[in-house]
Amino acid sequence: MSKVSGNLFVIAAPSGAGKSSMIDALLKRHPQGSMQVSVSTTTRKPRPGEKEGEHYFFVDEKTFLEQVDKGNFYEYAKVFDHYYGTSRHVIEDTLASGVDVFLDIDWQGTRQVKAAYPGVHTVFILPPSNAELERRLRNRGQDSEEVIAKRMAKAQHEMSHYAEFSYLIVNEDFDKSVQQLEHIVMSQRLRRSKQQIRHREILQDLLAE
Ligand SMILES: Nc1nc2c(ncn2[C@@H]2O[C@H](COP(=O)(O)OP(=O)(O)O)[C@@H](O)[C@H]2O)c(=O)[nH]1
Ligand SMILES: Nc1ncnc2c1ncn2[C@@H]1O[C@H](COP(=O)(O)OP(=O)(O)O)[C@@H](O)[C@H]1O
Repeated sequence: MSKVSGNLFVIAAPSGAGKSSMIDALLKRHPQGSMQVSVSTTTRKPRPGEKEGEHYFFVDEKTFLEQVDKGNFYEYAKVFDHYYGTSRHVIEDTLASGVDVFLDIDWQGTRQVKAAYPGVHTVFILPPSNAELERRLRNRGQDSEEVIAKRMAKAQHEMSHYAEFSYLIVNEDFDKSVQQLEHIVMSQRLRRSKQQIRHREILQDLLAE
């Protein structure tokens, strides 16, 4: 009987709502490697402190579009004037090895993943208010005022897609939000392994007859 495959989760949010911090905190609580974030490929320039292969694979537009033509992306989209894409083989190999995979992608990519993989679990993270979202973007200290204004405008559009997601988390109290995310991930894992055990029992009976 084949190994239980991992679950696929999309974790989306308007920029600055806290999804990267929440995913990092969740991974720290599960250091044994049972869950992993997919590292996307992007044409945007690295921010200070961002590392190749850890935060993103940074490529130029020509290289990105060549990879699109080769069918290397599970999904891809243009967000804030730059391309972003999820590597197909990373997703497929990681799930097959039994590890849960988190995709930190936008609503456009989420639509593509839902079409390709109907079993995906989709989570949308909301800030408690627009004022708090702006405060977090500013406190992060990584973007210019012009970029912050652009992200705030884009956030309205991103949030208008909330109903396309199966779970919503309002990230007000950080620890509580991480707990909610953990609950979603762990309950899906339990559900999948119970389902697999049941399938095994049925198959054993069927094949023994
Ligand atoms: N569709 C898609 N969106 C992505 C991917 N990687 C990142 N994004 C989204 O692109 C947007 C901008 O990401 P980024 O430039 O890192 O800014 P941040 O959200 O402020 O950290 C976010 O909404 C991400 O979720 C990807 O592989 N595919
Ligand atoms: N619940 C929270 N309360 C206060 N600040 C938060 C909370 N969650 C995240 N932050 C802060 O908000 C900023 C944006 O978070 P980040 O994880 O980078 O967002 P995203 O990945 O969604 O763009 C960071 O400085 C982070 O420490």
